Amino acid sequence: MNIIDFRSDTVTMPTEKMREVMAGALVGDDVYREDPTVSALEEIAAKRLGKEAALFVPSGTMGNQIAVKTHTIAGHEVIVENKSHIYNYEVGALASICGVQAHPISSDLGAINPDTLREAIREEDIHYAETGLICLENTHNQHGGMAVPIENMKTVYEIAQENQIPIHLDGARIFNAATYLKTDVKNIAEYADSIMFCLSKGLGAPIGSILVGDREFIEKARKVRKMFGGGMRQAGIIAAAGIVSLEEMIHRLEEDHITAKALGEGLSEINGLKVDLKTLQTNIVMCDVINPKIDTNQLVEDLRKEGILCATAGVNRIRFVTHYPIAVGDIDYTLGTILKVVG
Ligand SMILES: Cc1ncc(COP(=O)(O)O)c(CN[C@H](C(=O)O)[C@H](C)O)c1O
Repeated sequence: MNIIDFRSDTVTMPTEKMREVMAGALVGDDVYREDPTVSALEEIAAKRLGKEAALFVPSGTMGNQIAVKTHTIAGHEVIVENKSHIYNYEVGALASICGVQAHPISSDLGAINPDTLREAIREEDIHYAETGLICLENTHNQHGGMAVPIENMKTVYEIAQENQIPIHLDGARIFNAATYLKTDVKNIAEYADSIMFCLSKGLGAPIGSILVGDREFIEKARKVRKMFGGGMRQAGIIAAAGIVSLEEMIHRLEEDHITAKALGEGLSEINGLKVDLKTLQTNIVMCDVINPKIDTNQLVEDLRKEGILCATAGVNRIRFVTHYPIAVGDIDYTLGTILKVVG
């Protein structure tokens, strides 16, 4: 059976090129800063995002939490967007590991309203926690992979600077945002003090993310990573794949956006399903099941039996994520299968 896995772009498998370079990677003990391949990856990543330094981390979650821990002190309040990954999908690490209080605010599809942000920033008062950090997400996963406009990020950054509060960007899919916005990723990264981005999603690496920022921040973050148990030894073996990601996989993200659009348009033609094509910008398709006779969980299970893997994303909603190597031909097969199952 033909299996097409839309559950997430985290399921991407390493390319043959990645496997080749992994096998031959030059390695050393990265805790002693002696792994030449990790150092090369960090240098490429920092340059690519226009920041002074970078840190290779095992996962996006760890990258986000290292950033929070590095920017804040226990008891700080961190402003987060209420549907963000950092607030909803990192197992309460903001509290349990970083010792900070989350202050969730709403957004317009990931874009933060300036007045909402100003209201959320704590003024000086003996009763109040201090706002220690503002966290953004671009593209925004639960808002269907929406790319937050750069104008909005600039406005938010200016408010943060007025209040001497740093911004961390969860840029797990920042290259998808840059692709959609048709801009260099540096033009997004300039409006955040630290950025985490994933090599292991649409960029296809088997493992890893990168945290970038100024040199002083990254040196502190490196120590926090060690405290978290994230210090790695001959990690050049996995970093080598990350270099291939940055050198060869960014340009093809547009293909994932094209296949997502084709899937979304096809799904919106199927009775009982609804896709808001206005919010379909990148590689995530949020499909609402609007026929009350269709049980969403049963539909996901029925599709699994037909080799189409996807996942629920809240009540009566299914998320499909396109990624390498899903191609347009797979979309036609997928739509035909869904039509058959939905009936
Ligand atoms: C915006 C964002 N930031 C961070 C992460 C965490 O990355 P990892 O810890 O999985 O490497 C994810 C992963 N997202 C995964 C997915 O979408 O399937 C799951 C939900 O964790 C993410 O979407």
